[in-house]
Amino acid sequence: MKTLKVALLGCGNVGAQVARILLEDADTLAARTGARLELVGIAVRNVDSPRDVELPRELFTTDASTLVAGADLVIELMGGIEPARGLILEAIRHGACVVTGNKALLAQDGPTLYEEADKAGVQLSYEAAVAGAIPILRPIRDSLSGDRITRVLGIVNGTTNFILDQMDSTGAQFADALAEAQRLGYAEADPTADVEGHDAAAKAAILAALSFHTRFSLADVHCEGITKVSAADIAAAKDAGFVIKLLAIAEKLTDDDGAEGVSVRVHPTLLPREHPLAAVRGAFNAVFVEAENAGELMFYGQGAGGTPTASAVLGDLVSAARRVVLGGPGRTETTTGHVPALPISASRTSYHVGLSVADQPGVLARIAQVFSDNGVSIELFRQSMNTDDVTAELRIVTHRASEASLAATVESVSQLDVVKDVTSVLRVEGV
Ligand SMILES: NC(=O)c1ccc[n+]([C@@H]2O[C@H](COP(=O)([O-])OP(=O)(O)OC[C@H]3O[C@@H](n4cnc5c(N)ncnc54)[C@H](O)[C@@H]3O)[C@@H](O)[C@H]2O)c1
Ligand SMILES: N[C@@H](CCO)C(=O)O
Ligand code: NA
Repeated sequence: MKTLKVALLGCGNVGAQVARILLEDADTLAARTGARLELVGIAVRNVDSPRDVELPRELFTTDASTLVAGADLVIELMGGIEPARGLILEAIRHGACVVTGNKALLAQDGPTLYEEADKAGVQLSYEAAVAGAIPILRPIRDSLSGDRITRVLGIVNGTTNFILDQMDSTGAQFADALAEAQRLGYAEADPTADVEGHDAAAKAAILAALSFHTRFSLADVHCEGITKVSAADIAAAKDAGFVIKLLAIAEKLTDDDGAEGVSVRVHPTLLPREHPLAAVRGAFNAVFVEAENAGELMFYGQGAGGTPTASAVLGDLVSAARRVVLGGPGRTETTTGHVPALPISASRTSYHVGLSVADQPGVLARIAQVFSDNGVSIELFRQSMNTDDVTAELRIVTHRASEASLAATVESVSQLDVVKDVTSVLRVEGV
């Protein structure tokens, strides 16, 4: 049986588990692959650092470049842009297939890597980069390649889903839910990448590119995090039958002239509590895909964690190794879609608008008139009296409207003398 040399770059949460599985399951992996996958070395910064998994000391090296040069298959799990990017390019250029989980690198400079992999005829796989263990990229790229995807809605960041779920189930404020997420080890000491939506935005760019056969990068993604979501927003949403989730959305839109474009965005979103994504609790991830022929599909599971994420890495490794054993061209994405990324002003969603208003005759009519003047149709309307007996809280859910019309509506409504405050403006999906 043929032996393929595997180089592992990085031995942190995910890398250590990948090394363990490669050693423990060597016979099974050989049977599935048709070649022995020999772990020839693990590149780390410090050979003597303590690790989660006990691994033979002779495997460790600080010379990543030499390790890459002698490998048939390279697994990059260092994270960050450099040296990961340079090492992946070195690997590709000498003909090795590469597996990575590095969404930050792919969202920033994926096109360079994909082009180099194409030129070299090697496979570059990255199932771990989006929603960890959940098989979602290969289903989109392979299983759905005979269909046309119209929309993808993903809960692709476990930390923010945990925080929003805590707020929803306990009434906690954002800061307290974040502290709990940090205490339990979901959120990092510096939670910026998660709570500001940057991690989800990188994953949105990758999902959009595969779904719409066009290269998108982070710059194409409109991104809003969850730091401004208040306990009051959650309570109002709950009251109206919604849950707030941070969604990564990629959808194809056609304008009035028939021109197609893709809206790629990440923002807190209201979902009806009966929507399948509303049932995704805690730190779990899920991706909801709508395709012309398949209809609605949902992929659910663990979006992070060393061992679950290692499962996705090993799946990619076996796939790449089979290709090396059997021959044939690298399995890459097609990029023949050529649909432009649309600005957020072109997106169309439903909105939830919260208003504090004076409780007097004619108020509802004047507010409804402003919505109507801007071409924004109202789907749902609720009013509750405040204890002061002179103001009321209005919650309005609109039909789909353009971001621009909604912004104009909110601006005009806020100018009405009877409107004390616009308490919230949140996007709604799934209605
Ligand atoms: N942890 C997860 O749950 C998860 C899920 C999906 C994807 N990912 C992605 O997988 C990758 C790895 O994540 P992780 O959680 O294992 O990270 P980690 O920080 O735990 O591990 C990174 C490892 O790479 C090593 N490293 C970093 N720079 C290096 C360098 N210059 N030379 C040699 N070694 C270097 C570090 O010493 C460490 O051992 C990242 O790209 C991450 O985004 C992680
Ligand atoms: N920080 C990410 C981990 C995997 O990308 C999350 O919370 O889901
Ligand atoms: Na995945």
